[in-house]
Amino acid sequence: MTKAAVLGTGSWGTTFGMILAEAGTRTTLWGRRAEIVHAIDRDHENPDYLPGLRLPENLRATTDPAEAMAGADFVVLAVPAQTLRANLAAWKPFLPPEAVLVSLMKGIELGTTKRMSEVIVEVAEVPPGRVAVVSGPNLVGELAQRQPAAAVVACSDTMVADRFQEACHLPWFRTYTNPDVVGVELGGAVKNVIALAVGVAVGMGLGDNLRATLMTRGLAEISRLGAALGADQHTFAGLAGMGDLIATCTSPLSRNRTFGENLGRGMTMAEVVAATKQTAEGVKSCESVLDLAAKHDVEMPITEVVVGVVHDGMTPAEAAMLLMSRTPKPERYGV
Ligand SMILES: NC(=O)C1=CN([C@@H]2O[C@H](COP(=O)(O)OP(=O)(O)OC[C@H]3O[C@@H](n4cnc5c(N)ncnc54)[C@H](O)[C@@H]3O)[C@@H](O)[C@H]2O)C=CC1
Ligand SMILES: O=C(CO)COP(=O)(O)O
Repeated sequence: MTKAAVLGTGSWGTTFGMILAEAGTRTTLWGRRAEIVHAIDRDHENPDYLPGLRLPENLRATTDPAEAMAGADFVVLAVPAQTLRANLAAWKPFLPPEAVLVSLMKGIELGTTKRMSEVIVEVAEVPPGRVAVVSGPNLVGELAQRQPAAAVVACSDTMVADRFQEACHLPWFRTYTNPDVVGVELGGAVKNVIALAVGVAVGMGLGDNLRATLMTRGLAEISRLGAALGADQHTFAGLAGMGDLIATCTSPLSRNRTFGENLGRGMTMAEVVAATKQTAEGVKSCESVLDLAAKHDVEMPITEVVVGVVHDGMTPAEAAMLLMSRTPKPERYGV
């Protein structure tokens, strides 16, 4: 029987653990907080992150990373992106020698501007073909109710992608494989930044034309960065590109969009941070995305104003004015 460890008992780690367990994969979650781990293991619930959700009885949980990973074919990583490096360094001694590492995370590392799979290859010292990425329009609030959804399993080794696809495939959770790891990861990380921008616009009371414009021009930014990094442009028209962008930018369930909406309504950054209980990856990753773009000489004007509003005291009105007063140019440039 295939065995998986999921490291992280937040909303996505727990829900993905449920998906794996229901798909017939023997799954153990690792969490750092004993009370959550006990609630999952003993009472089959995670009241902090997923109140009301009944978890499968065969989904186990432990605070011991060695126990979680013992004999695992797949080690699934579901902690906040900026904590991955330190966590993985601590977990490295317990990684089974042949295990495939799977990233669920949607962020770019601050300082290094590395994608999550690059951090995994570097810290775990495994070849890229043993690292897979799962991404797509996967709002946990819906998946936890087992509402139908789809995602992409990306890995440069197509046989590894096929194996993981089988390990997490369910009648209500459909996965597609894709060898384009770069494109799939960029789609997931940058759409969070665009969702912040859309949220700000919604919070300001601006309308659907602007929302559609930000999403479309946001996709142009993702595509330009992807072209510079060697991604396959088709990926951005797929689930991990346009699909996730639509879900995150249009759903009130999105934490990134909600974060932006609160800023657009006039709340201060400190107030919004205090009101946000879960990880909104775009808040940190907007800076690393912009740094990555600068390294590759790629223009990302929406990302630039998101960094301005979130980190540099720019007002939402100034951000809107800056974007609308840019020099007129052809719709397609720089790709
Ligand atoms: N929730 C969602 O709808 C989706 C989330 N994702 C991605 O999955 C990743 C994880 O997000 P969520 O589970 O949603 O976040 P979350 O905020 O619900 O949970 C984060 C988990 O990480 C733990 N954690 C926080 N700091 C830590 C540290 N320093 N060391 C170890 N553990 C730590 C928390 O205790 C919690 O268990 C993010 O990159 C996110 O973008 C991807 C798809 C869907
Ligand atoms: O990645 C997600 C949906 O695919 C979740 O988006 P938020 O992190 O904005 O909630």
